[in-house]
Amino acid sequence: MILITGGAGFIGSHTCVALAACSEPFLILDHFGNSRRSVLERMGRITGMVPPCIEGDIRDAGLLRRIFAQYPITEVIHFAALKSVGESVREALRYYDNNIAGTVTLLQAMRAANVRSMVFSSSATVYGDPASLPIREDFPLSATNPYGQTKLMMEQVLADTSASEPGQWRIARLRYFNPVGAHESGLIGEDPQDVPNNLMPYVAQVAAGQRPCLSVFGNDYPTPDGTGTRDYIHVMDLAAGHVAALRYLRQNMGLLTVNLGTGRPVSVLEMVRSFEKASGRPVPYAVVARRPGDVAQCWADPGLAERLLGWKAELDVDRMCADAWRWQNGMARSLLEESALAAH
Ligand SMILES: NC(=O)c1ccc[n+]([C@@H]2O[C@H](COP(=O)([O-])OP(=O)(O)OC[C@H]3O[C@@H](n4cnc5c(N)ncnc54)[C@H](O)[C@@H]3O)[C@@H](O)[C@H]2O)c1
Ligand SMILES: O=c1ccn([C@@H]2O[C@H](COP(=O)(O)OP(=O)(O)O[C@H]3O[C@H](CO)[C@H](O)[C@H](O)[C@H]3O)[C@@H](O)[C@H]2O)c(=O)[nH]1
Repeated sequence: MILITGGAGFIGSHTCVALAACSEPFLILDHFGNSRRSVLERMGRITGMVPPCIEGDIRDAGLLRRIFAQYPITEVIHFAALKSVGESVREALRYYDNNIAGTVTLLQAMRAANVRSMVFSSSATVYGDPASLPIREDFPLSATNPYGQTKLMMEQVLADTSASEPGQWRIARLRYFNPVGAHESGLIGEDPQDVPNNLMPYVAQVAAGQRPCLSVFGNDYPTPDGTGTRDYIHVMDLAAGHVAALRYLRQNMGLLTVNLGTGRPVSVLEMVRSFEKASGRPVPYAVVARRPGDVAQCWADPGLAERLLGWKAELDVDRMCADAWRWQNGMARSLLEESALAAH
């Protein structure tokens, strides 16, 4: 059985659906700090069974001990983390505590239970401002904010843990590029609890009429249309990458580090046009100043993942927008209305 920390979140919920589709048993551990309990029932509508879930915190060593004692856990996929760059600058200690202390507590509990296999959510943010493109796994690493720093530090914790007991650990550090989109059912998707920081959920809310206008952060970058480019990857492709990593670890001992991206850069304006096409709605935008800390361009060389895992992203940006729109215009809208009603 696979323990999925943060399995109720955006990437975790889609990965659980992918695992259920290949009959892999799993157990979710999530404290719902950045997700809704109702996601479990919606996942159940897709898979035919509400997934088993324990509500709790990865920093709770006693709870982890009980979980490892009670369930036949053999592997862990570790999504649980705080992920907002801006918030991490204002609340640095909260980020270090949740992400670093949480991961160390989890690894200690795994070791005590003799479970030494983990798939870990890292991020392209560990490459900082890349000197050249596309980005390969052996490029220099750096961080420009506490969130990125926690990802770098957790990657180090995992490397040192692996090295401390040679031949015993199986660890995959998956560096995601920009996960977007939603499950094709429209029942689960990215569900920001606040004003979205990221491009795709913001564009989706503008298309849905929930926000008047997108601010495009700069059009004077050295890119074909002047706006920033990113490697957007469909969340179901990303989910499939986790299944592939899990299978790789079952056959291979040691530490694996791979990019999960498409290898194709997409600009802000290309994303806007694709979303307009998918939704049939206009996405009004205004160009404003660059966002501090943004890099001009970021995209992956996904070749290593293809060679080692036999995995490759399949879904294009039009499909990412179509699926995100189905989610936004249906379930996400009604969840938002429910929250607004509950707040009154
Ligand atoms: N979404 C992205 O753009 C992106 C990009 C690169 C890497 N990542 C990483 O992928 C992982 C998943 O991201 P996501 O987008 O699904 O985020 P998310 O916030 O939707 O999901 C994270 C889940 O973990 C839970 N959680 C957080 N701290 C916890 C704790 N201490 N104990 C128990 N549960 C806890 C939250 O309630 C949430 O359900 C994170 O580690 C994130 O840093 C995300
Ligand atoms: O309202 C917005 C939001 C974003 N953008 C632009 O859209 C592009 C993508 O921005 P996102 O915020 O969606 O994604 P980032 O690549 O900037 O950041 C994300 O991916 C990084 C990895 O590369 C880190 O993981 C980070 O935590 C995560 O938020 C950038 O050019 C950004 O300037 C806008 O123009 N307007």
